[in-house]
Amino acid sequence: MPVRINPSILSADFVNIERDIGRVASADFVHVDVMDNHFVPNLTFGPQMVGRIQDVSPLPLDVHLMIEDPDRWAPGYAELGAYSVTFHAEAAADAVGLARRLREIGARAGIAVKPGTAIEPYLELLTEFDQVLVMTVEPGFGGQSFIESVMPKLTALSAAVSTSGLDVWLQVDGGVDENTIAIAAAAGADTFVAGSSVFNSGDPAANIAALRAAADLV
Ligand SMILES: O=C(CO)[C@H](O)[C@H](O)COP(=O)(O)O
Ligand SMILES: [Fe+2]
Repeated sequence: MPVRINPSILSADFVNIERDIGRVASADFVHVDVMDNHFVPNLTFGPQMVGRIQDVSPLPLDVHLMIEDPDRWAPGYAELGAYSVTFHAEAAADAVGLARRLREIGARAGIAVKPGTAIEPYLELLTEFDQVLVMTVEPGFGGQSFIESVMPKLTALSAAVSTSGLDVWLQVDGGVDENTIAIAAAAGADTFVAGSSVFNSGDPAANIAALRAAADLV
């Protein structure tokens, strides 16, 4: 199984983002959390900042939009060159239409669900998305504990992806560390976002290697 490790720069030093991205160059993608203080009670940055991160990053960007009205704003992130743009199912007016627009622009289209949002409606729509992000914390903040009770959503997604034969990546985000990554991998996740467990202690490159090894064991 391919394992993708996407460090979240929510846990980076915001005045040294370029330096901190350099420290995670052994990862697969840089996960960029855009928060608007409306969809979630926190505020990070918008397209101008993400555009600069795109300019300096040696890794492609995996943009996670925790914003209201993604139908209006998400295409702009695809236009600035993000590799993948993931918007929340709870916020989109026309999730399928938006995903099609993102693909037309050239980005991978992702849909995210909060812990309390059912996955069943999206199992029928897998042809429309390149990745599905199952939140394992309530979106908004780094450093929270992994919610294991959402794992059945990954099991259901994994079965649906296998049946369909599609190459849809299954991502988890929130509370992913050396222990919880194995739980998520066993449930079917292949793409792992990690903020605090990569940046907050020790050496980020060693932390990435440890996460990769723990997911690979599954
Ligand atoms: O989307 C997010 C929060 O809404 C972040 O990507 C996530 O929290 C990563 O941080 P950590 O690994 O510390 O939980
Ligand atoms: Fe995220």
